[in-house]
Amino acid sequence: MQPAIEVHELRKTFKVQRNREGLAGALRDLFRREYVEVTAVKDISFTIPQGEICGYIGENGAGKSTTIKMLAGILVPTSGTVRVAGYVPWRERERFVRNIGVVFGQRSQLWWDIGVIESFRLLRKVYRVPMADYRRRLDELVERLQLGDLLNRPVRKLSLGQRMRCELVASLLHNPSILFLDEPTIGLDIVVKTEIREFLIRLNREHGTTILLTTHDLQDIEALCSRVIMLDDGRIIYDGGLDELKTRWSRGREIRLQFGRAVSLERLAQLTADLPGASWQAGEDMTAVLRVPAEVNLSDALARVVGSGVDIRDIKFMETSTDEIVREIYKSGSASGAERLVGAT
Ligand SMILES: Nc1ncnc2c1ncn2[C@@H]1O[C@H](COP(=O)(O)OP(=O)(O)OP(=O)(O)O)[C@@H](O)[C@H]1O
Repeated sequence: MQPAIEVHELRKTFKVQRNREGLAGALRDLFRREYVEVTAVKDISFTIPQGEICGYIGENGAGKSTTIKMLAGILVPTSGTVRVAGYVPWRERERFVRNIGVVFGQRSQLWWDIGVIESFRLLRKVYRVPMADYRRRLDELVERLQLGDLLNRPVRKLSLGQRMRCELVASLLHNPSILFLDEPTIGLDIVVKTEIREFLIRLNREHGTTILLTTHDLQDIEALCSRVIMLDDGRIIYDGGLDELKTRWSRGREIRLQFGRAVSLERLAQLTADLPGASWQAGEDMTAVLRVPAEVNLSDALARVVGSGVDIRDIKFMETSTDEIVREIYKSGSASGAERLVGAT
């Protein structure tokens, strides 16, 4: 089976006009423009098999949208090769677009002033979807995303959540095998986010749709993606499973203990003195947090405390969230982190 997406040494450099300072600078700009080059994507390579949901994440300006635009055929790369559904996206445009769906959270593919259903009818013609297929597909999508009474409203009268659900329908009317989503849940409330995530999971399961999605919402990743590609300054700094990312980067696990009687930090530290990297921090109301590195067995650590006779009232295990892990990775510096992370798959 050919992969859904194959990217090899992909690079995109933009030429940006440099604005000189002050009035004199502006005048000089009028006569002789100066340009600087910005390389948004720096020779990245990855392969996504059919049917995978992959999260494409990174900080603002990391190069995510630029990559998606090249994969969708909207931008032509400076160098490197791309194959999506077996096509070179920017070359075989007309045939290619019938295989992909694209949703840019911040931009609409629907016509603003006409009823949603009119946009869908136009898109059917653009993608040359046979009428019977269109009807079947539309019915399924309208039911799944509960769009029934929105179809005749103009897009400008829809809430953001309603519009996003319509955008998804629009991108899927022609039954594409690959879906690109750029910030699909941005600005939505938690109820709509959950609905959209559930819809995407079902779409992937039932139709085998490959999904590549960029997001700043790590709960999207947790809910949807088995794989994460992380970008920093145009380079891939991690490509692998979400679980692996968590274990590798987790600063360890934490156990919060509440005691029935006061106990000194020194005493607690003595109990775990033989565990490398274990540390204690005092909390409020006779609580303390024990932090152990990932390589230390949690039950070993706990056994030392429980077996010591200190009066424990409550024990709570705390897991480091994906948000924290990603923040840690960025903080630790991409250059040094990169060597440790690349090649995780
Ligand atoms: N058309 C363009 N012309 C010039 N520079 C551009 C253009 N598009 C993007 N860039 C630059 O390329 C870099 C990467 O931008 P890109 O939009 O791909 O990042 P991103 O990861 O999608 O960020 P965000 O999360 O903010 O959307 C940025 O420095 C941006 O300013």
